[in-house]
Amino acid sequence: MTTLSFHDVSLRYPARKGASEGQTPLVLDQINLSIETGEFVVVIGRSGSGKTSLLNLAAGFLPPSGGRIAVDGTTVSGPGADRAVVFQDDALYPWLDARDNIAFPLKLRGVPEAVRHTRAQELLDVVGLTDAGRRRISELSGGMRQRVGIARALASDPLFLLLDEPLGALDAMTRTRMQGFLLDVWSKSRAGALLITHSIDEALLLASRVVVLSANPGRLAADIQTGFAAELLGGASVAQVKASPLYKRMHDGLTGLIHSISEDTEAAA
Ligand SMILES: Nc1ncnc2c1ncn2[C@@H]1O[C@H](COP(=O)(O)OP(=O)(O)OP(=O)(O)O)[C@@H](O)[C@H]1O
Repeated sequence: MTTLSFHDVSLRYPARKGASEGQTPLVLDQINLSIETGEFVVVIGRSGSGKTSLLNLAAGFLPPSGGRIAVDGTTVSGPGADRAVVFQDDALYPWLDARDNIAFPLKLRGVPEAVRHTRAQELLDVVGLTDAGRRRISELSGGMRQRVGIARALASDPLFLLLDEPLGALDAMTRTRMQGFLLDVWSKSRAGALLITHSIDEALLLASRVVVLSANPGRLAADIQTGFAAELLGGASVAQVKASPLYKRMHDGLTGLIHSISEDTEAAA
């Protein structure tokens, strides 16, 4: 088991050139959070609470202003193949076909062409795009593109998948289908997942833990174990899970919590 951990992490973005003197606002404050391989942690919080910033810190795209982020005790000092990122806008290379997009991280690592094509085809199979490898990105639907993005992230066998609203741009039906797909792919990968979403349903259906961020500055307001994803992986349907009294209670509880945090923040502003 490997752990991705935040130790007393804080973040301020640097002041823009020409901005007046003084510190920029604190975006994240005293974040202590650990994610283990095999766990699916979903971060939820109102807009501007620092969710994407948190994910960018984990990815090594940003250095923390205070504290430290580590993978099994080794400080994260930049991006690494152990942590793969999937964004909302799939960020694929339009001049490459689906197979070569998926194989791209392997090409960067110098993996021979034949080996990377074999691995890319395996991943196309995993994400249900067996026959789409030679199709250009512009010929794929939104859901198919996100699956290519997820397959590309899996290509380097990461320890952690960092998912920034990967399903946010999809229509409701495709999104529901993709949630099931993501859960399935993740459970087979045994990676740790850190996913950001605005959707309480998505959080409850995918997470083994839901983390709630307050805003201004972003602090951990709650860290809640959930078991609905395990029920789905065990064969329950989304409708069955959502109909349970516990699901409704947790949904109401999270809605109330996020609402009350927003009111507190507005009152303090
Ligand atoms: N590159 C940046 N430079 C300066 N400030 C930034 C930068 N990126 C984000 N911020 C600020 O940091 C705060 C947190 O932003 P962030 O995007 O992390 O929040 P979020 O919870 O992901 O928001 P949303 O749900 O709307 O995507 C916001 O006040 C935002 O304006």
